[in-house]
Amino acid sequence: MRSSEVRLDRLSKEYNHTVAVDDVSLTIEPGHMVALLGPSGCGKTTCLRMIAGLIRPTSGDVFVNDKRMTDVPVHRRNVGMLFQNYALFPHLTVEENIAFGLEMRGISKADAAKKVGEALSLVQLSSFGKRYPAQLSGGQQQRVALGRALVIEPAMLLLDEPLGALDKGLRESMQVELRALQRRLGLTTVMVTHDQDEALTMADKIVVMRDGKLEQVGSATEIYQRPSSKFVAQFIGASNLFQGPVEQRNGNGAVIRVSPELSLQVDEVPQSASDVMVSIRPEAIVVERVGQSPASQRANSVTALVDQAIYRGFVSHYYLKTPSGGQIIVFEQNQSQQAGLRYAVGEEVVARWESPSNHVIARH
Ligand SMILES: Nc1ncnc2c1ncn2[C@@H]1O[C@H](COP(=O)(O)OP(=O)(O)OP(=O)(O)O)[C@@H](O)[C@H]1O
Repeated sequence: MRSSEVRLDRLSKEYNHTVAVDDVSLTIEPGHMVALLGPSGCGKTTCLRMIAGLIRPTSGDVFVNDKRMTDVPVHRRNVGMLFQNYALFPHLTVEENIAFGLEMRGISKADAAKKVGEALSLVQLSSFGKRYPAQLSGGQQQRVALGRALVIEPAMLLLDEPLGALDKGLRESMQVELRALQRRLGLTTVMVTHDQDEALTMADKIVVMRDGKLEQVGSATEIYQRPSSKFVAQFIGASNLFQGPVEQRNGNGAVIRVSPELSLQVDEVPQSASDVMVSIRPEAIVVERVGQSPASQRANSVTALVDQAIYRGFVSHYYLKTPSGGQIIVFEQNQSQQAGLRYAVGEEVVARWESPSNHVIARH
């Protein structure tokens, strides 16, 4: 299988007065798995369909290995596609379903049989070739659809919510399986999902979209640890967001005044910034009983009341209320011998964290 570089150059799509995709430029490296992630209606599917050739862009181009594909019809693009609704032919066996795309391409019966055998083995269904779709589980049917997408030896694989119809457990194991297969084949893949966990699990690169535009592009770690906007900080995982004026500068950093009881020490603040937004992930915050906390820590520390406490097995979630009414969310990992929650609703606690956990959000 070949690895292709896919490049979107100022791609836009308008429907009447709706701009579905707005001036999107993106390079997908050969062999990479990229996830287009974003809320409903942000333009993910439209983008994917333009790469496939199912929708013609209003402006801009799609290049594959530097070859302009914009005018090439879908059946000549050599893309493997897998959708949530995998639409197998019910009256054809697994083998016949997989062979279907090959027959359309005029491949001889002997060659087709060999390729179908290889595809069945790739998706671990070698002994299921003679069955009909109705005799398979949902996960097995989805693997047949994957086999059908791979049998044509595509230059790239396009996935639109491919695991959306599967229940949680199966979905998670298929995520790992699909990712392993994609890596093994080195197949350039673009996947649409609105599920952040799926994107974090599977993608080399995550493309967060909003209102038809790219909001942020980066690895899972970059997107999670250094969200570039308030939208990304809130869309990927949970975040505590605070905002306030620069109270005092110290070197490259500054003290940010959030409320009378809470100030933040931020290690790097742009010189021009006067009002700063900061995000702190809930797992970066430590909760302690009043009196246990080091009295010397002034910044990044606040006394608060436990407003809600939720035990979730390996983790507990605490929702704290600060004296001025602000909310702080804390995720605390539970120890194996721990007997339930460590803090009760109504208890007074101290929440504190280290300065490197304060991440400045460039775009509010
Ligand atoms: N054929 C169409 N005619 C008119 N508007 C359309 C058409 N297809 C999509 N749109 C609009 O374009 C925007 C982007 O749609 P798109 O399907 O790409 O979003 P999405 O991010 O994939 O959403 P979802 O997660 O709900 O599938 C939406 O506002 C949608 O209503």
